[in-house]
Amino acid sequence: MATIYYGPVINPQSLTDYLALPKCLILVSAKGDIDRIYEDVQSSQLQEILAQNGYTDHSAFNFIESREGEFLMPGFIDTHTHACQVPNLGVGGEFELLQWLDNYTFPTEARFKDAGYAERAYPDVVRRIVNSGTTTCCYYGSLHLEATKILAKLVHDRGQRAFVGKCNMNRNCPPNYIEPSVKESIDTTLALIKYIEELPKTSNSQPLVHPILTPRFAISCTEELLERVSKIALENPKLAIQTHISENPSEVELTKSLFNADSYAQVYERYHLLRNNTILAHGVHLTEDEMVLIAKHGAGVSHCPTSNFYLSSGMARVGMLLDHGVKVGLGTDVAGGYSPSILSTIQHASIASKMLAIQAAQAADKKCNRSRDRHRRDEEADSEPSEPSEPSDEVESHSHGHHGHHGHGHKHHHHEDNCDGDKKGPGGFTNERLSIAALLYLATLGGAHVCCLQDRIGSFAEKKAFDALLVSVRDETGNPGVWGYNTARDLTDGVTAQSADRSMVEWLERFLFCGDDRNIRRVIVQGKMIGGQEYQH
Ligand SMILES: O=c1[nH]c(=O)c2nc[nH]c2[nH]1
Repeated sequence: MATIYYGPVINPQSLTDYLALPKCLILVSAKGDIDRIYEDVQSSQLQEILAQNGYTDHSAFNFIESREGEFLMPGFIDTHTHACQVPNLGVGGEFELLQWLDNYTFPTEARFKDAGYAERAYPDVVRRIVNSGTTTCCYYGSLHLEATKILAKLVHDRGQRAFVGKCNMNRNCPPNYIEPSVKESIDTTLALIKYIEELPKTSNSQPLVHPILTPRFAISCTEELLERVSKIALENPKLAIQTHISENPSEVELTKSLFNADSYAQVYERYHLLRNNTILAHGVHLTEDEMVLIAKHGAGVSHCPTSNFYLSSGMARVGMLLDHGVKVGLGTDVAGGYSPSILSTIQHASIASKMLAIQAAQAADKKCNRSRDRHRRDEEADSEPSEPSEPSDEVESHSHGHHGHHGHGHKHHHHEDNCDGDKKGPGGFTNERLSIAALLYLATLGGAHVCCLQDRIGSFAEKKAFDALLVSVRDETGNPGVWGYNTARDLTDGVTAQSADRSMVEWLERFLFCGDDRNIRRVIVQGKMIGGQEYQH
């Protein structure tokens, strides 16, 4: 049955713009695609517009009208998470990546050898991720075929849009959690691809769940294994690829030495694993040359700031990636990340961008002061007998610059040019805070681009799938962190005391920064409710 939605809608447009439409009408077909969008419809016009579109018999369609304090927005796209690490949420954060893998992650993933455990654990995993508002998810399973089939089937049956892959890993892993041979790794990979491709299609005969090649990371794959994965990739250009890149300094060094390569990205390029449907998780320590290489191949980066903070990996230079033309989406990276919700990722992406902006401003200040001091000393030296000068730390300043700490934040817009504090890329994102529009974009349309699904999802547009969240920031949701919409409390003389309560822009911000699953009434994929507070299990 078709469904008609009427009320406030948030619609991402670009990194700098989104629409907040208080009276939007969206007509969704029985197949779950968006037929028509009317951006501004007064309630007095409703019947006429519905009739024009053939909706006269009210028993033949659902009509859902949002109330004040509620809005529709596109569903979140999680471009990187590990389903088999959900049991580890919130533990192990005292380690850095390589020790964390050995001490926490590999032992937990090893349990999925037991298909019975996968049967018991994965339903909880999928339920939590769906109820967090993730309508599309890029899942890493463990290295096990059976467990990963169970995951794919559960995701499919639930109706979530997803990519599901099993890890390829045949070295630098513990004896009880390693693939015994290249052949086994490749055979099980091909078997999973076939299994997923044969799952029934959706109502519009397109698949919701896609297979994805998942060479875990370069360190865990021998050259022979990467060659064989590469062969599968070359034979299947539409097959997506996911892996990790440049998350942690020790990981970067080990990768370069194992593969005798100048850079991490070069290793993946060598094996033809950089292409437009490749998702590279983390990218914290990418050099600008690697960013250029990644952009040249059209690959995307999954920004995982919760994990990057939790495992002390660092802060990815998202603004610089964007300025280099790299596609960027967000990833929860459970359980390097300790939350299955993209809302947490949004909050940490915001904080990371502010930290980078602050550091850049401080570096620019320092450099500016030094150049002013030097100038003053030169002037004094001209007028006085010469003194030994202090050693210059220009070199230190440059190496900071290499790590993206050039430039400055907003408060330094008036710096003089000779302080070199204004190094920004063409898009102006380098070293700048991510705006609400940018955060929203990364969590939705940016993620869709990373998944090469931008023609289907990520925003509301005619002919796209209706993948959406019905959000509520009304007080009755029970989330104490949200100062919710409540006319009984805030209405004075016929208007809300805080006009903020009526502003959709602020509803959105409150949700992004203070919301949780209590604020998500419905999670909708391809027009069908698959989760949220109103979902009947
Ligand atoms: O955050 C991460 N989580 C993982 O499971 C992993 N494996 C390789 N590199 C990784 N990074």
